[in-house]
Amino acid sequence: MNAPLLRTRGLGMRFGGLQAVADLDLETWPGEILGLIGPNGAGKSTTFNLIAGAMRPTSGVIEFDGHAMVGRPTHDFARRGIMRTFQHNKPFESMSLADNVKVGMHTRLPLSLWQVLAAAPATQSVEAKAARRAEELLEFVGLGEWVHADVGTLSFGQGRLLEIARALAGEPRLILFDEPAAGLTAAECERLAGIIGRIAAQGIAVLLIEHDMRFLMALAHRVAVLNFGRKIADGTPAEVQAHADVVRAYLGNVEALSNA
Ligand SMILES: Nc1ncnc2c1ncn2[C@@H]1O[C@H](COP(=O)(O)OP(=O)(O)OP(=O)(O)O)[C@@H](O)[C@H]1O
Repeated sequence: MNAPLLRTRGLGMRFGGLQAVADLDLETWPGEILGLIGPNGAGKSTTFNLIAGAMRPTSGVIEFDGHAMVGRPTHDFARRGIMRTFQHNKPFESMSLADNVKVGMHTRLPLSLWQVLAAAPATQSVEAKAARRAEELLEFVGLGEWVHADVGTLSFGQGRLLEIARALAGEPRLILFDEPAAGLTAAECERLAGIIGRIAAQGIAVLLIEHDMRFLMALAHRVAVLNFGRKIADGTPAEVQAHADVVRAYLGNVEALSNA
């Protein structure tokens, strides 16, 4: 098999006396959907923060496309193609959908400040391209009809789709979804699953935290399970659901695992 796109080795994060993530080895490949599950407080969000470069680990290694990432500034993680979506989307309310998506391109636009200020010809062609790309991405997530609408007019579920279009605007190679199905209707969840599947089919690696087990188990190619910061299982959805340590970790909340 080819080298993984993302590889962590011995990744650890300590908050004072609390070891939130411990000795974590994770790998993801292009086009793969890797689910990350675990009981509350298991360390999933902290793992995302480390991989997105929002927090610096207290131990271990993160390699992305062969580059050592620990210690680099957060924007370097985005520039190399690690993007994330958040549980609570924060769009720019008074801007159109297209402009919101264009903001997501800022890590990629090859413009210097003076070009923008001088409205040089180069700026206009880059602008036109950015506008076309924003439309494409909005169509991809099913918001093609609302390209010029104000974000304030969107429903909650549509806001979630806009957040995905914005993340895609940064041309991710790895995209981190933090509970993308939370608060969505069944129909919206189905649409979202289709979108995430198509993102992976383009060769983008997907890392997915999701409490909705049915959603996650149907979508993930592989699932890693955390408990008290440590990985206790890593395998296909069927393998992890049958894993004795996983069942034990979810004791008291067995229905959360068995509703998959
Ligand atoms: N900034 C922080 N400072 C101190 N402790 C933290 C911090 N962030 C997380 N923790 C602690 O680290 C542990 C792991 O938290 P984390 O949010 O990563 O878990 P999680 O698996 O995402 O949980 P949930 O499913 O409830 O969102 C928890 O005990 C949490 O209280």
